[in-house]
Amino acid sequence: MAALSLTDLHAYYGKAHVLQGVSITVESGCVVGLFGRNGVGKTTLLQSAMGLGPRVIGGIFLDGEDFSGIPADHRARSGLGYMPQGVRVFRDLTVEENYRVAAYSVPKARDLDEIVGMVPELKDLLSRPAGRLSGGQQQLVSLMRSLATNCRFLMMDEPTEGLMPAMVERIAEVTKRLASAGYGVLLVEQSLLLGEAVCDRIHLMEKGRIVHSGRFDELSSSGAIAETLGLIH
Ligand SMILES: Nc1ncnc2c1ncn2[C@@H]1O[C@H](COP(=O)(O)OP(=O)(O)OP(=O)(O)O)[C@@H](O)[C@H]1O
Repeated sequence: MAALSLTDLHAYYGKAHVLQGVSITVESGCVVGLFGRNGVGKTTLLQSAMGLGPRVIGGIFLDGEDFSGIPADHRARSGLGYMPQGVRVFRDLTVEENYRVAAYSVPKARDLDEIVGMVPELKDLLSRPAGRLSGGQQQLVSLMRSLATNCRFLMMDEPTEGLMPAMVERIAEVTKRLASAGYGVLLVEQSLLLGEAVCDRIHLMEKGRIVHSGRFDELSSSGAIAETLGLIH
């Protein structure tokens, strides 16, 4: 069964028609990437699925449960996780305390040991203040906070923004591990490196519409990625 299914989504900020009929399906255990230039509506799509942000028309289903009109906190409790753009950690708290704050926000949190099993990079960081970690390590803490809410589907908005290539590779490994553990992942990215490394399928977006869909290698060799992202001069 499809984990996340977005059907014919339209989103409006006032009169601005920002999403114009977007449909995306992500199965459990799969990573689907969404790429496009700045301002085409990628973040708006994730926020719309989460029930944050603009006025939305269209279908939003998680494992068949209809989320249309359902508040964001209910969506989160029902298993939809969202890692917003930019690192969101409590800088003065330790990594473990960051986990606890997220865990207290839901009735049934995922066990810390289970999360460390999936993201072993966290093990040696637990007692360190989150604010003193590198950008990539903070991104893992941000991921830990999302996993603490016991989601089974994760939407990630540019998790590699500002990271060195070596750290992008670590994020790629972690994302693949999540998919192997059965998570569905919808990934908004600028990093083609990450897209190529982890995505089973990608969608290319222009002005609120999906203009190409397929495997990364197919859309790369056809020139669709370069054309949509403006990489051709
Ligand atoms: N809160 C808001 N109010 C009004 N317009 C908004 C709001 N947020 C975004 N927009 C507009 O909606 C459009 C899509 O923005 P969005 O942030 O979804 O794009 P994006 O593809 O995620 O871009 P980026 O890669 O820069 O994050 C843009 O034209 C943006 O200016």
